[in-house]
Amino acid sequence: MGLFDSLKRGLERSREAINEIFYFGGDVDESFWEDLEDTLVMGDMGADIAMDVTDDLRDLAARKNLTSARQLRDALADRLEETFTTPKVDPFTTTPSVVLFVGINGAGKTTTVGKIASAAAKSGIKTVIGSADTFRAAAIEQLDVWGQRAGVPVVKRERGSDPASVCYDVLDVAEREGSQLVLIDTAGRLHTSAELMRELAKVVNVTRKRAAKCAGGPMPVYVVLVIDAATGQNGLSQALEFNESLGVDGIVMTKLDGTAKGGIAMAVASKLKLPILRIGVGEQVEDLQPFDAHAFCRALVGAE
Ligand SMILES: Nc1nc2c(ncn2[C@@H]2O[C@H](COP(=O)(O)OP(=O)(O)OP(=O)(O)O)[C@@H](O)[C@H]2O)c(=O)[nH]1
Repeated sequence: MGLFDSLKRGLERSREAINEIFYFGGDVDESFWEDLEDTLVMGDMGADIAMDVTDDLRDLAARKNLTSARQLRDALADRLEETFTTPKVDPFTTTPSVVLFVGINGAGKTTTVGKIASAAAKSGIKTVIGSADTFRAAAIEQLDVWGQRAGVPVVKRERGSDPASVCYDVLDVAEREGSQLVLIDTAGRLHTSAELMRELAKVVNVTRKRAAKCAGGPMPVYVVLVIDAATGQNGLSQALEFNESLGVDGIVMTKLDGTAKGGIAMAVASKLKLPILRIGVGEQVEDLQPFDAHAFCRALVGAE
C-alpha cells in the first residue's frame, strides 16, 4: 500500500463526517455551510478555526462560483493546508541532532522513538537511544526490543535512576561512538503538574549543556512533543503547557487512525505555529509517516 493510501486509511474515521455533508448535503445552501462548520468543530479543529475556514470558503465559493462537491472539497483541502507551519529542519534526518521526546502518559513516545530509530538506521544514520523513562520498567524493555530490531544501541539505567543521568550517559556514548542522531525517551507526565514539568525542564537543560560540549562539536537539541490525536482539544492544552515550560520545537501526532478528531492537528499547528514532524496512522513501523500538509488535508477531506 502506498503512503497516500495508508494515510487515507488512517484518516478514515476523521473523514466520515466530512463525507456525509458532501454526499448527502445536497445543494450548497445556508444549511450546507452550517453543517460544514459544525463538522469541523466536531473534528476538534476548534471553533474559531472552523469558523474562519468556513467563512473563507464561503467567500471563495461565491467569488469563483464553486458549486460542485468536488470543487468545494479541493478548496477546503487547500484552505486547511494554509494552517500548517513548515518545519525549518527535520531533526530526525538533519544531523547531528539530539531529540528529547516528551508528552503525557501513553501518548506514544516510546513507540515513536522505536519507529524513528528503525527508519534512521535503515537510511544509514548512526543512531543511539537513551531510555530516560526511568519510571516505567516496561518502557525500558519496550525500547530494548525496538533497539534490537533496528540494530540501534539503547543506553539505560536501572528503574528509579535520575533521568538526567541517562541523558548524560547517552551523550557520552554518542561522543565515543560518533553517533549522529540521539533519541531520548522521557517518562510520561501530566502537563498540569508543575513539579513534574520542572523536573523535565531540568532534564532538558542538562541535555543542552552536555550536548553543547560534545567533543566532535556542539549537537543541537530539539524537544519534540508527542500528542495522541484521540485526546482531541486536550491536545491543545498539552501543547500550550509543554511549550511554555520547555520550548517545543515540533510535534508528533500519534493514533490518528483510531479517532475522528484529526482536526486537532490543525488546532495545534495553527495556535502554536509549531510544525508537525511525523504522524502515526497505525502501530507498524511504516505507519509513522513524515508529515505532508498537502497530502494530509487531501486525505482528511477526501479530495483526490
Ligand atoms: N493505533 C495506533 N497506536 C499507536 C500509535 N502510536 C503508538 N500507539 C500505541 O499506543 C500505546 C502507548 O504507546 P507508548 O509508546 O507505550 O506510549 P508512551 O508515551 O511511551 O507511554 P508512557 O511511557 O506511559 O508515557 C502502545 O500500545 C502503542 O502501540 C499510532 O500511531 N496508532
